[in-house]
Amino acid sequence: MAFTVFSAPFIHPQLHPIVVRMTLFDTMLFYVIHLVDKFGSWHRLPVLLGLAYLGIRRHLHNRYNLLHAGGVNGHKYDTKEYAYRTPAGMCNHPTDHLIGSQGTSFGRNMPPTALDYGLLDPHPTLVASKLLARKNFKEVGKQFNMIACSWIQFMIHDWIDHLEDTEQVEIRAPDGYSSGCPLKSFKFFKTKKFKTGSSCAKFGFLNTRTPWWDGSVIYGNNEKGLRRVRTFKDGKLKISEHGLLEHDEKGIPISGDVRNCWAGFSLMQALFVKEHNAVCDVLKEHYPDFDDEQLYRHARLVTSAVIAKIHTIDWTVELLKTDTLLAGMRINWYGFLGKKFKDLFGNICGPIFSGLVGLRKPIDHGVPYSLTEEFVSVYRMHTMLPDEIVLRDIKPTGEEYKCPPVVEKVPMREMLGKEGERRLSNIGMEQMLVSMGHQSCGEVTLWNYPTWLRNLIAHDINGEDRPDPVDMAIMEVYRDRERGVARYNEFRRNLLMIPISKWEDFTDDEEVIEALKEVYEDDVEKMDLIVGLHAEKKIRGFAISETAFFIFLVMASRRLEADRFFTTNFNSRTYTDEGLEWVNKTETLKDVIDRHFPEMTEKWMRSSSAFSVWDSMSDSTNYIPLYLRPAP
Ligand code: HEM
Repeated sequence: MAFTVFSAPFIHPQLHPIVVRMTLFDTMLFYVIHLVDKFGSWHRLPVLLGLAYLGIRRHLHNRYNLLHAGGVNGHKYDTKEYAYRTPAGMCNHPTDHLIGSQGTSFGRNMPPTALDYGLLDPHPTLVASKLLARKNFKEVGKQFNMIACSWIQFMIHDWIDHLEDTEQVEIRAPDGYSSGCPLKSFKFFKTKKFKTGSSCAKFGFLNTRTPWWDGSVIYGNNEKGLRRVRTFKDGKLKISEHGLLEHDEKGIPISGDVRNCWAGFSLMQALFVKEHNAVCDVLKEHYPDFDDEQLYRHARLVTSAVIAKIHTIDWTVELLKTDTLLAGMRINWYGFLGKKFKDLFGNICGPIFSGLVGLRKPIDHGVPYSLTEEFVSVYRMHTMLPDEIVLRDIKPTGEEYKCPPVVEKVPMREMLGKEGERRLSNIGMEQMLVSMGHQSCGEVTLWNYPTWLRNLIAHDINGEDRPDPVDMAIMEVYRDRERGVARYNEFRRNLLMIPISKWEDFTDDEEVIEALKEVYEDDVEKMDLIVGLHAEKKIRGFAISETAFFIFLVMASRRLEADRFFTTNFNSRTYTDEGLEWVNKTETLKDVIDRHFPEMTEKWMRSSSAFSVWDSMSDSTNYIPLYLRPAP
């Protein structure tokens, strides 16, 4: 039953018509979160109430913010025959073999923009130079380090990449603005567009990667990619004798995704190749009858689950460092009743009490699984990248921890592509890990877009340098517009958030307001999404905006609950007893590092998580049980 809320007195007048389509029950739930939003207070609530708010929000987003953008017409298949992750992501959805496979369409969290601003309104050059370009590098502080920054690129390359068109666009800086731009003009390929035949979105775009959390960043996206990385012996993947990625005759790394790689990203790939190979060793020891293929398939399941788990209960917890999110992320994996209960009884109480992992059936909320355009846009976080990598001396200095001294600062440019690979092989994995562990990454904020990314030789899909440079800051503004992603205020309305009506609603920073007015005048609707996400005042403990977080809230859960290998098939029959045990006993990235470098964290890491700066003190013990913690 639809319920009209036009006359509801305390609803913000500009809220999106999504609310008009809601059932009576959902409308009541919406009133609850809207009221809390009016006081700007969900993150100030005690943990249990904060969780209730997020639970309601996620429920509403699952119902009203998942849109299928067309395509996918696979057939039924026997799931028992496919108890493993296939090369191109096929045969994961229980009844349609194509859903989530390579080359399927991005979905949407909301309809394409209904506003008709032009692609060049205001000129992306102006947006980039007045609002994004880095003035002085701003660090995020001790919360997040360069391993965390490399990690998220490692994940992005597991999940998403848009198929390009063969036609190019040229962007030219208009007269008067060129002084703020390293490139006066540059060309790049359009995103390939197709007609969807869907009423939700008339056009759509294709994902060249498999959107499942399947480790494709190390295994590749199809049969050809997989053959490139496998040794075909004991299930293992190729890795050099120094523990770094191998390279082909052109110097391009041999890995699942080699596009726009740099030393930090390549290091994450190598670490998880080592992890995969270590899983193969254990499986071979326990199951001597397994052949190469069986070892490979089981080790891939285990390694992908380890990656997903670290992202859920380690990386995200550091990104959104509050008690409520610590509880929320652990509930996603283990459920409200916690790890001990789940270890003893399994997932017997459903998603809330026993977690999303191990559910009896995958849940897609009636919308075929894909990642979405809006998900891509909120992950535009290139501001995390610094100008240089600070290398540290890791020669032992004694028993007591001492912050390792700086030996060299290497410009990021020299850490990219083939040159970066050469650099990394001289540095070695251990020094690079410890160095990145000790370096903060950049803050996701205005005026922090790396200058070196504004004159970048990007890679093609094979990891080869493109002939001409691009300005990434300008391109990112253009990309969101080209793909019809809503601008910031419309985006908030569609996400059931309170939109802004004047610049002062948004920030009290005079300098920001002045720059926004210079670019968008008084039209708050025109503000680009990337600008709003970077300018928004952050919740204490959050390294990203609240608006971006609400997309994560729905999509992070979806990546787990829609996947057969995290639900129906997350069991010892599919993973083996040893495999499942491996996933269950790995909780953090520190556990993985300890496995491969037994002395490293003992010697060099004081922080609680491998994703926060290693010389920071570990989190202090809080004796109040997590769920009973009061308002912060
Ligand atoms: C040295 C490091 C990096 C380089 C050289 C790099 C370069 C690039 C390039 C060239 C693109 C394609 C742009 C386009 O054609 O639209 C891209 C896309 C993207 N990058 Fe990065 N990137 C790096 C690190 C990161 C990091 C740390 C993040 C953090 C979240 C990130 C997130 C993204 C996202 C979300 C996209 C959009 C993908 C899509 O359109 O499908 N990148 N990057």
